[in-house]
Amino acid sequence: MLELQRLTKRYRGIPAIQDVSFGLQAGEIVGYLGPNGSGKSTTVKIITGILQPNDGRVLFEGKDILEDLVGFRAAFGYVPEEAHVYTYLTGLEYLQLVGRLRGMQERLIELKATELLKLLALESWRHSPIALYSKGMKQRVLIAAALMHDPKLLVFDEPLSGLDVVTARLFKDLLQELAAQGKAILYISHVLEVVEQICDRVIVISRGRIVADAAPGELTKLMELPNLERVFAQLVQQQDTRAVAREMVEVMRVTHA
Ligand SMILES: Nc1ncnc2c1ncn2[C@@H]1O[C@H](COP(=O)(O)OP(=O)(O)OP(=O)(O)O)[C@@H](O)[C@H]1O
Repeated sequence: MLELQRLTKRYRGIPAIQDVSFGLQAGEIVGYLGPNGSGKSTTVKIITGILQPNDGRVLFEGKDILEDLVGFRAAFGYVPEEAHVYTYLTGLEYLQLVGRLRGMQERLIELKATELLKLLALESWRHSPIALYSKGMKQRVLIAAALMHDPKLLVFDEPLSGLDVVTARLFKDLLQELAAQGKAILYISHVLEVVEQICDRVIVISRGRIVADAAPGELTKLMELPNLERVFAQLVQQQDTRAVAREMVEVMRVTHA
């Protein structure tokens, strides 16, 4: 459904991502992992059409997304990591705005917004300004907003941040249900246990390059490691966190310069 072909993006000559290629099929949940600064957001910004690559292209159902960005966005739902929502709007008004921007019929907007807010336990808050919502409640509004127009492709950026245990479980079940309905899902997260549980495939990016693309089970077997966390640490050669933590505490405890 979605095909990234040899994407390269440079900021002032410095590559943020290089030669990034992967595909996403209908019904698939694919985890996109990488340490801070590895190029995940850059990749997502290119997929959303906000940013243009220096090289390479993104195909949706065989067509370059830049040829028909409006058509592509109609089939695309995105839940961003940070909630840049209009906080003076109420939850219901925000969903109405999103629905109108998507060109949906008023009656359909009303029905879907009301039902989704109810299912996400926000019914009693629907007439309150989003400014009063907690982080998790804002996150739930964003999830509802991404589902309103029944997109074929969904990108979730760190979706569990701020969600309580029950909502996080609901969200995981929702992802599986969406995949079962044939949606293609790209799931960006640092929570490796969750990625291991729900993703069919995991793509690891390090310093702008893809270093792995396989099922979580295959990765752990191939690298003879017990879990995805160890695979990830090995692939991206992360620092010795214990040693750094010890040094930080030592610096903290210095009393004389
Ligand atoms: N607008 C920009 N101008 C210059 N450099 C940038 C810009 N945006 C990102 N970069 C650089 O590109 C690289 C990739 O950044 P990106 O934000 O894509 O990483 P990320 O994997 O999303 O990180 P994080 O997990 O911290 O969100 C980093 O080295 C970053 O400093």
